Amino acid sequence: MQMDFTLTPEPDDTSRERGRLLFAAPVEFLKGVVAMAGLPPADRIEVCFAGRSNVGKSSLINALTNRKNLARASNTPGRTQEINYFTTEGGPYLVDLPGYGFAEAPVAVVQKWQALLKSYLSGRATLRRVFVLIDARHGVKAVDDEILSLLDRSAVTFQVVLTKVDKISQAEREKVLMQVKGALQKHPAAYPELVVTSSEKGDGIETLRAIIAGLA
Ligand SMILES: Nc1nc2c(ncn2[C@@H]2O[C@H](COP(=O)(O)OP(=O)(O)OP(=O)(O)O)[C@@H](O)[C@H]2O)c(=O)[nH]1
Repeated sequence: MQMDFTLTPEPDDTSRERGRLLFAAPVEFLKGVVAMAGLPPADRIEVCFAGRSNVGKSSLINALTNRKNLARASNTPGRTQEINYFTTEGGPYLVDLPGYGFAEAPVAVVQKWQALLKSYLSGRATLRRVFVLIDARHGVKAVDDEILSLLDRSAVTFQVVLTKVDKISQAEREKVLMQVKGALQKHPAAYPELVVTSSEKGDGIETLRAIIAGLA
């Protein structure tokens, strides 16, 4: 059966305000986790952010949280292998997963990351949604597809967030959306609405805030 993927509609005033309020309060770094035993108590829901190295994940988290340098943009892609937890006031944990798919990362590092990711995704009952970031210039790559399959197997809903949309034309945007929608057809855990963002220009940031506030 064909799934009908669409863009997330603009939030209504109430949802927008909820999103604004959630992120008006300071978001703080809680801890970096390298093993399941280090996860904070599962006392609230959480959402996490995943994506290939350099997809613009740190920039997106910084834009969402109105902070310049909350999520440290790592200079050595693939090096930071921690799951970083951030707290919102009265809302979910924001969880920043290490970037994947960096070709030059040592095999041992990749394997360790995959093992931790698997345990995290299948073992965290409070994980409500995974935002999978996809670079609007590149669309869904094989390495993204592997992660999406892992999410399918873990039965965790994921929502695709296109990043850096300011870098492409309207025509390219239509093209990449087609590619992404096609790639998502075989992923039952995909949420049917996509979000198109630019951390640089602010596109989609309020929408994403409203989505996160709506899950809380
Ligand atoms: N034009 C444009 N550039 C962006 C945008 N978001 C991120 N970038 C740039 O893309 C590069 C990577 O962004 P980061 O936010 O560091 O990416 P990351 O996914 O956190 O990277 P890793 O730490 O390697 O996992 C940086 O040079 C950013 O300035 C965007 O919305 N528009």
